[in-house]
Amino acid sequence: MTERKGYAGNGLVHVKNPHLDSMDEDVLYHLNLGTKTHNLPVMFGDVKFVCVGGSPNRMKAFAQFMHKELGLEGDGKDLKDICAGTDRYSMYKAGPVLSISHGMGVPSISIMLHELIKLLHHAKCCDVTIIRIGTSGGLGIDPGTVVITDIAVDSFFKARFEQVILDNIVVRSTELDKDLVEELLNCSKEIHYFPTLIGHTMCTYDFYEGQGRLDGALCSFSHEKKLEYLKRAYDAGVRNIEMESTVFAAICGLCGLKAAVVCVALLNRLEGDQIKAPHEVLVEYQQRPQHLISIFIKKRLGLYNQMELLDNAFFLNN
Ligand SMILES: O=P(O)(O)O[C@@H]1C[C@H](O)[C@@H](CO)O1
Ligand SMILES: O=c1cc[nH]c(=O)[nH]1
Repeated sequence: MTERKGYAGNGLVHVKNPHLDSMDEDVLYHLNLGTKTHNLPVMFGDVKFVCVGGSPNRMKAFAQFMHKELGLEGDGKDLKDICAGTDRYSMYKAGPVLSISHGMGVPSISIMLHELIKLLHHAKCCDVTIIRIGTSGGLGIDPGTVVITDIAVDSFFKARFEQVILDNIVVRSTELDKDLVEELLNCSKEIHYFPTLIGHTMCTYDFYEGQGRLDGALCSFSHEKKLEYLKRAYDAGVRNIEMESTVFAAICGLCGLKAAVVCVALLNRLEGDQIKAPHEVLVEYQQRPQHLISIFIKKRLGLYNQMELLDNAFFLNN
């Protein structure tokens, strides 16, 4: 069975679950939020941009950075973790920007997305764009390159996500918003200190064997087999590998959210498996998608101008 996406056309986030209407309360357990305990429309009704990424610290840093970039009042350093009552995920809000961690891998981001999308629905959010800002292993590209995903593919290079529901496999489309991809590529032209390109992103269920690494605790294939597989992936258009893009594209697409995936490559997987760049270099790489998305958000809000070129130089030096 294949499921197709469909936008409601009214900009609202739509949940596709008839059971929700008959529940008198919805507890978003892993976010430590709920419809009876929190006034979700007041807390989140103005959200227009949701950025997600694996690491809680990265998502806190991004919220603080956006707080400063949007010129919001007060010290962004004081931003509170809205999900502080749970240690599953972290969530920060800077004006219309919500920044949330999702942990590693498909099951972790999937749980977060179910609860996040219900939150946006209960809060009556409208015209929300959601972007995953992550790290990845590059394929045939220099470390530090930022990849904007045009198609999220599985380990067989197919644009699909297979969800097991009861004892059925439901195949979901992993199509992403094409206009958003172009808009992001245009924004990247404002940044000159790292390359950005569009490519397919392969999503795997594991970091080691699943990504063809030779350095896990288990490995049953040769160096030659690994390279043959990765080169086939490259020839199929894959430019980076990570662990969340297919389910992210599938769930967001079904719920009417315009979604994008923007990940920096930490290494070139055709040259090795271990991530050996120094800590400071990896921290700076992780800021690259954040920088690109800050330009995108400011442009969307009409807050971006030529003076930003100076700010970009400042960002680079700090
Ligand atoms: O957003 P992050 O940097 O967590 O994305 C990738 C995919 C996995 O979650 C993790 C593996 O190191 O990094
Ligand atoms: O190689 C890599 C690096 C980061 N994240 C991944 O999933 N793979």
